Amino acid sequence: MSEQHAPLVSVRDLHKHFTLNGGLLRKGVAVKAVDGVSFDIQPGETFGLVGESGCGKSTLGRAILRLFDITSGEIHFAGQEIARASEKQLKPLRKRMQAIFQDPYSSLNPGMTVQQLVAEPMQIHGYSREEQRERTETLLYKVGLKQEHLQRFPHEFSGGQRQRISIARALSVRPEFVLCDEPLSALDVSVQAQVVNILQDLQQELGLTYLFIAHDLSMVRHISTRIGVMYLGKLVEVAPANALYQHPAHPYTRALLASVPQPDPRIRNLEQATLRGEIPGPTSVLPGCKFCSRCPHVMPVCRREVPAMQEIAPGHFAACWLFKV
Ligand SMILES: Nc1ncnc2c1ncn2[C@@H]1O[C@H](COP(=O)(O)OP(=O)(O)OP(=O)(O)O)[C@@H](O)[C@H]1O
Repeated sequence: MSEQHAPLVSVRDLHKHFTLNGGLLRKGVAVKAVDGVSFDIQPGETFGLVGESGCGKSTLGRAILRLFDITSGEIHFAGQEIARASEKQLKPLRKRMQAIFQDPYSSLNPGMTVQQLVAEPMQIHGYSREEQRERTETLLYKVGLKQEHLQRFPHEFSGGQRQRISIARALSVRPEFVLCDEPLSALDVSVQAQVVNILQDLQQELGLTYLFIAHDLSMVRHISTRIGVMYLGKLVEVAPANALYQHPAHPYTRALLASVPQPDPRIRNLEQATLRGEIPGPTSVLPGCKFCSRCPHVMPVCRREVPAMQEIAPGHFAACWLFKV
């Protein structure tokens, strides 16, 4: 799935299963949050990752950052295999991979000032006091906050301002790769565009690479270079952003698009009925395509075998028996 450059992030057959401990009937049962995902992220691009709540987007993003141990598979970052790297081996890479999360209310320590919050990652990674001070001021300016905000605490800011603080904090240690895990979802629509503009401006200026997670396609449309659509732990379609909107291939992608408000009512009605039917639970071990219980095009093979990802047009991949050649 790679294009012209060596990818910055490369994931192969990644699995992250959580073993449930609670309840007699569920004890020892595995939730396959990420169930065999492979894709690349090119330097400088924004890879949008979408799918309904619970499909495994956050788990995939956090697995790439190695915020926990994975079950199996490979993760390469800047050419280095990190899937099995120890915390000591990961330390020099940590500052190159940062994250911005959905809820800046809970991800910012309420007892720290803005200055302390932005400087803390630099302190951990051994920046001098002078560098910390200078860089904190520069970053605050870049995200549209002022010198006078430095000594204030998170509760004194609006949601959008708090997300700006999170961005400054994430960028303080000069990362190359930033996981943006639903950074807009907790914000008012009017503020979302401002945060997107800041992220895009900083990407241009600093050559950043983003993995941008959102639960619906409308949010990632304008920011993404390519988009991956995830369903119950698997990627079902990956395509350049425009191609995904203009020629969605997988019935699940078509259904997701149909649920995005469209100016043209004929487009909205296209596959609206698709997202009926039972969603298999995250611990389901049924064979075949996981979407078959909701798919309007289901065929006998779909219930027996998992379809592999296929290139159906240049750079456009789908995992669906409809496109099997
Ligand atoms: N620590 C955990 N222990 C057990 N199950 C978990 C754990 N973390 C996530 N899961 C399960 O893994 C699946 C994927 O969750 P995940 O949060 O990655 O999905 P998501 O697509 O990011 O959803 P959302 O948009 O709601 O955040 C879900 O079924 C979830 O309940």
